[in-house]
Amino acid sequence: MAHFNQNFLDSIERDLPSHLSMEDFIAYSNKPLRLSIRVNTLKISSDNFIDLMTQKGWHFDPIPWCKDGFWVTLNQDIQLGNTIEHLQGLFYIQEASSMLPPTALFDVITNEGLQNASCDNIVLDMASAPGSKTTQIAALMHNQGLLVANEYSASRVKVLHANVARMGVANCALTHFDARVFGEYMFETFDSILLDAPCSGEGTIRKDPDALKNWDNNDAKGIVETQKALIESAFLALKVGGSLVYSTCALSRQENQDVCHHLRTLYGEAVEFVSLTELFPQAEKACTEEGFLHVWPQLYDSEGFFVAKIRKHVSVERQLPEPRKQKNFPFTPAKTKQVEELAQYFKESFSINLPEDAQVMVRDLEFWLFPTPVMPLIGKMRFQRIGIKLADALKKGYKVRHEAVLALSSPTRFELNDEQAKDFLMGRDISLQERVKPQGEVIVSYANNPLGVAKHLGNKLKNNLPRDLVKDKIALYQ
Ligand SMILES: C[S@@+](CC[C@H](N)C(=O)[O-])C[C@H]1O[C@@H](n2cnc3c(N)ncnc32)[C@H](O)[C@@H]1O
Repeated sequence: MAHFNQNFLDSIERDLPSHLSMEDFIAYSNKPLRLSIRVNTLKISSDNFIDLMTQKGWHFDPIPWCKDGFWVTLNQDIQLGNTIEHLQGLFYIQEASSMLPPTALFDVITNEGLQNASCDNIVLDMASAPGSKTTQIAALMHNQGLLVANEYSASRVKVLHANVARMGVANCALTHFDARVFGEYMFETFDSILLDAPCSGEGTIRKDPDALKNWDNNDAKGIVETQKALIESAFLALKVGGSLVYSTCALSRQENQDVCHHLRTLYGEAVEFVSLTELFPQAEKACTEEGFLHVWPQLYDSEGFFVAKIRKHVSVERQLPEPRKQKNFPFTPAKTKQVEELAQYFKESFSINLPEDAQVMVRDLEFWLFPTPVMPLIGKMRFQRIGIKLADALKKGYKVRHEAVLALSSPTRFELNDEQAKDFLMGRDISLQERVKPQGEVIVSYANNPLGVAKHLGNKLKNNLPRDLVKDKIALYQ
């Protein structure tokens, strides 16, 4: 049972539109959330995923605003986060309304052909961790272009990276800043920006019944100042003609509409509020007079959410001079011969063709694959991690990296059954029934999707899963 206090209820009553009732708001806030997931189309199509999981007792109901999002019901009690398919990155457990902001961001571009435009699209996700929307955006970009994913909290950057790697994202560069700096360091650089702002989180009451126990209107004041500073920074970092989506899981006007109006007050006609009335069937039920989506829990039986889309019409004045370029970047482009040798190794060992539209970079003995559009941004700000690490050079040959195998698709795999896949993810070696000729490094897979790399020794597969990914529990379907 959710814990509300009277201050909170009074504030909701003030902001709730007249066609919605307080009784419904309270009733839905007390209802458990429906389980929802998003299929990771970087690894599997939604149709194939549905086929695969229907056999395991899943039932799918489409989420109207996300073509790869589904409410799911399972016919057994299983910890989804510990299933093999989850660890393989075939899906992300994501609340349905949290799938709205990326859909809103890319809607227009999709209609006009994102596939063509995406090769040099540069997108910023300003507050990214744990990465549900980052990985959704990467899938919408088909792993092309550049996605800069920023997160201020150091511990959350680690979680963000783990999710980006698990989902096979290759077009991402991670940064770790207070996102107020983007307007200065990356002035008018990005085609699209998502600001999924830190907020008081009132919309998440269905996940956490205690979230609002000590709610106080004054708590939001500091957050609102941050939200205003962040939206200003986002607008400065946005190219002319570009789109910005501002979202929160807060319910009050203060943290939502007022923050968007603050931007319009500052920049006037340069700011267009783009109506989201037609984003999906029945979107108008949630639309405010400005065309923002204000999702109350009872509207679509989901968490509460707010989404505003803003387009930038004209250039605005820079507030601070461009900072000096930073030097001492530790990577250099690989030489042609190095690229050829590495490409040959990937081709011969795993039948993987290295993408030609990305840049192979070297740091000491490490080989990385950077998304090409990041190159002009290097030196403008410090990146925590760019693209994917491909391989380490050894005295003789290379050693492939786990994240490369998860991000680059390969037609040749060594298929494991349920128990073997479980053992592999628990860090164990796998004995083979018959002794055969050793095959060296092989990609092991489950349901035809990669799990990682093993060394085929003839009578067993030696486990090469990175230690930090080894699990002590794997959930198998009965
Ligand atoms: C609502 S959460 C983001 C959720 C994320 N977009 C997702 O979909 O998984 C807001 C995030 O903003 C981060 N944050 C807080 N203050 C920030 C700031 N000044 N700059 C950048 N990120 C910030 C928080 O640590 C938190 O991870």
